Amino acid sequence: MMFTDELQREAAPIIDAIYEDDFIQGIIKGNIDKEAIRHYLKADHLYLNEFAKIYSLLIAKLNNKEDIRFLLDQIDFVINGEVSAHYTMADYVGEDYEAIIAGGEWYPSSDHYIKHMYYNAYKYDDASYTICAMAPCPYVYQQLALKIQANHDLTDNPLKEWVDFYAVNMSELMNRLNNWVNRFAETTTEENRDILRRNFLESCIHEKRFFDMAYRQEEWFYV
Ligand SMILES: Cc1ncc(CN)c(N)n1
Repeated sequence: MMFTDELQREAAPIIDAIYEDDFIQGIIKGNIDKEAIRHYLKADHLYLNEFAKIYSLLIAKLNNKEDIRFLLDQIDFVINGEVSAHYTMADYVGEDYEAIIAGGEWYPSSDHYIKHMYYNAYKYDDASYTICAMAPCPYVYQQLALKIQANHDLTDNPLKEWVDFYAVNMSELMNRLNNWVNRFAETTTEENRDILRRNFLESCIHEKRFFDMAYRQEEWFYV
């Protein structure tokens, strides 16, 4: 079994728990509180900006032109492609997207997640540490979307396009991320493999907390 197969097996219960949580169940029912979606969009557009910037930090760690081109395409996807999933949610809220995201912040849970990725990008020379912290971003959403599609008919659900967006084939992205990590994992120490494993699983937990954050409309200051 490849190292990343082990990571994905260990992440399965976390993804199952996210699926059962209020945010995803609200998406499935098509009646999630619009304030939760507004909060999610305010946080997520900033998260995705940072995600793209962290990809750019990884470019500096790579030498192969093909790998660099691939990351440039991923930056384009995160900045220009994924916004269409956000537009589906803005339509659900019934407000202009730019008006919704104005005044967004790194709320406590998204702040923690973003800094987890930056920490790895700055601390370690090898890109694998950061990739393990980033890979749950595409992986968890894809797994959730596939599970939703397998269990539910979303015809007439106003958030169907959001689910469909993430259910698309991500095998090229996941294969490339997995290959980078597996190549490094094969030659490094058990101690380093533990850091990689923890990075991946912690980011799966960050994904869970990010949805909860939006559902509860988490803020820094409650007084
Ligand atoms: C927090 C988060 N994680 C993952 C995704 C899906 N790329 C996202 N848009 N936002």
